[in-house]
Amino acid sequence: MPNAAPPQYCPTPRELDDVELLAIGALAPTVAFGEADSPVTLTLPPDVADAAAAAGAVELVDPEGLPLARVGVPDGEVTPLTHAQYGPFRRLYLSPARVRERYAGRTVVPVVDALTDEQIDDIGATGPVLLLALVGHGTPELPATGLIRATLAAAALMPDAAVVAVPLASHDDAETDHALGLQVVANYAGPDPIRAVAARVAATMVEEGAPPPDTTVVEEGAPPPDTTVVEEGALAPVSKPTYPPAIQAIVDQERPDPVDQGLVLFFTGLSGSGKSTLARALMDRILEQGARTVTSLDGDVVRRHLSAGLTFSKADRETNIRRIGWVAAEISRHGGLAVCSPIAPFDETRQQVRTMVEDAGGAFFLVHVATPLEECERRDRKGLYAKARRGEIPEFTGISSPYEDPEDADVRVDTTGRSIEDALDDVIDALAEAGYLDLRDDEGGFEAQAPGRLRTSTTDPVVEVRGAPATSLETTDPGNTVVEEGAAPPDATVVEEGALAPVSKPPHPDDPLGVLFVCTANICRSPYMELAARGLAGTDGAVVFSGAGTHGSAGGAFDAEMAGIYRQAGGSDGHTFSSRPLTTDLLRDADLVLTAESSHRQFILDDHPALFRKVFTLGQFAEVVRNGDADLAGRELIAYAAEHRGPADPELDVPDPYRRGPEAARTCAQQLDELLRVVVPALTGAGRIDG
Ligand SMILES: Nc1ncnc2c1ncn2[C@@H]1O[C@H](COP(=O)(O)OS(=O)(=O)O)[C@@H](OP(=O)(O)O)[C@H]1O
Ligand SMILES: Nc1ncnc2c1ncn2[C@@H]1O[C@H](COP(=O)(O)OP(=O)(O)O)[C@@H](O)[C@H]1O
Repeated sequence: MPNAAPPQYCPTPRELDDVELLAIGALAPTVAFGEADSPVTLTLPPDVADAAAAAGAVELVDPEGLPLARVGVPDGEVTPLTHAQYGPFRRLYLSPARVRERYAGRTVVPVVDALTDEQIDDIGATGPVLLLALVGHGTPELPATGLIRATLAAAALMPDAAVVAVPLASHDDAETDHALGLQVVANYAGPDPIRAVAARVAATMVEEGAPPPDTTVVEEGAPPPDTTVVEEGALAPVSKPTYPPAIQAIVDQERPDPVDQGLVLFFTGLSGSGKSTLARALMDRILEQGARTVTSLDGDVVRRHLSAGLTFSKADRETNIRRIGWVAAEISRHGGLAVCSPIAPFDETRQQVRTMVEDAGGAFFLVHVATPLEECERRDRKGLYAKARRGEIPEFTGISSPYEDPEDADVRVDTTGRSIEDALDDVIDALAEAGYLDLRDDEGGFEAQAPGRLRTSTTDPVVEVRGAPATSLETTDPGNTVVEEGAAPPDATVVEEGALAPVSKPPHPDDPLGVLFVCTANICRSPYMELAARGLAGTDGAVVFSGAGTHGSAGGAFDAEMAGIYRQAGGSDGHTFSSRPLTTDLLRDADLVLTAESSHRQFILDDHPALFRKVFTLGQFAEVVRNGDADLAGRELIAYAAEHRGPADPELDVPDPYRRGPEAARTCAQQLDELLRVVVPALTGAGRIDG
């Protein structure tokens, strides 16, 4: 004897539609889920099925948790609890009984697509009609609401037409849908005539699983005496439908050209395969073109925000990817463009994201960055593969956790031995061929610039790249990746400060220049840089030096080894030094951020890509100064460096001496001294030829 409370379960959208159809008697004689040979089924996950079997029922709820119906287990009988009350055009969703009461005597016309001029004329001439919009989840081109709006607009153009909506969703099989369509329409029509619309729509109906043309209705039983029999072929298939202006406007609005459709560009591949690099480069191109907004959902960045706290277990990876998919789908729902670049190792989860996006009306474009494991491991830019091989990172993709190659990728790119631009071209070509985005003739495309030859911005042509409005999770901005990878930015490209930079402050030319040195813990390298720079700048108050650590904690002392070297060289400060973590405020307030390693720079840019023009590695900035124009100083120099920097090559990094002994500390201090002797006088202006 069941006694437990029935479990609650939110079924699939198709099952939710079916439960409504069963509850209102639209599928009669089918009245329950799981009747013999019926496609109307309900699949419960095993744990829910067990609990439902114990309770003798399951309570179906809508996505917001509103209980809609109780379904007996195992008999599948449906007892309505509440009727769905919300949703656009709810008032038009009537039961067959209510329709019989209200609209008896009308010719029933199933509608599964926007009606054309010809169809409207034809149906309108029939006399009083009931347009039965079999909406389900819409057609591939029109969402459910669009189909209802188009049907209402058509009704308004007929002498006497009423509209009723029916939540008949496709069961993914044309024959099944055909049979269900007949069943539903017959229930609504009762003894009244049924009239199918033209062949063009009939063809769509078969594709979409809605009921077939009238010929099949005749098969279903003798039509009542007043049935209008439409001669098959009386309305020839319409190759180019024309719509009345009111419907055309709806169709245009609801069926955006692929170029205006919401789009999710999803890069998948192993760590180090080049997902982030290609994604960033692509976003740069999109922003330069300026036609669209773009939101980045990069794997690493998402894991610091949206998915903070998740592990790399299979379950957590799936959760991570579904979260990315959910956000991306919402972005695409509103016509936006999301660029995602997680590993996403599991095919099933990628498919789920595809479905989420497509259900939201967006297009899903899968890029498989198919760089082989050997190459990713050779690059090992984060040192993670080495750690994984040593067993220090469990469940590492490609080493101790699987990566399932996609079979549904829209384009596959192996970046081995190729330049980023070259690899990117494959993606750009595929996107253009698919009709979503044409970035091929982008005038803002990068031109390779001869390395080492620097020019001043005053003599160069200026291209303003304001960028399309970009949204966060991560906003991005042109230039960033290109520079990292060594390709030069376009000649004297000027990006408007602040247009895309959520944490930039407006320039105050009279303020002292704030230079922030960044390393990991703010106890070895950045304090040394800060103090040594102060020593080099002397009494020049025009530049203020400070420091912070990407993983710094507050209150740490200056490392003894580094402090010893600093004092040996005559340094007298640092006794009261106290470490601090890097914050958004510190970044915002700094005019220039100089990091010890490229990984620190990347850490900052991952969260604040728009700051790319003021965040450099110390070595990278020193290179610009060495190769640049000795006349420039201060903010001018920083602006110049933003336009003319080379890659943040790890070769230029100053490695961490922490706990590596006195020799490592000496080497580190020496390296920092050399770089600071180039950078500090240039910033203060002491290095000017005339100064
Ligand atoms: N165990 C393990 N396996 C794989 N990757 C690991 C792991 N631990 C940390 N990392 C770092 O996390 C980045 C991948 O995160 P993702 O969110 O993209 O992974 S997943 O899609 O959820 O599988 C990945 O970054 P990318 O190199 O950008 O891919 C790694 O830097
Ligand atoms: N053709 C190429 N396309 C993309 N990345 C490349 C290419 N050639 C070399 N690389 C390098 O490979 C690394 C890829 O790293 P990243 O883009 O962070 O990968 P992922 O996001 O997949 O972990 C970068 O250091 C990049 O410079």
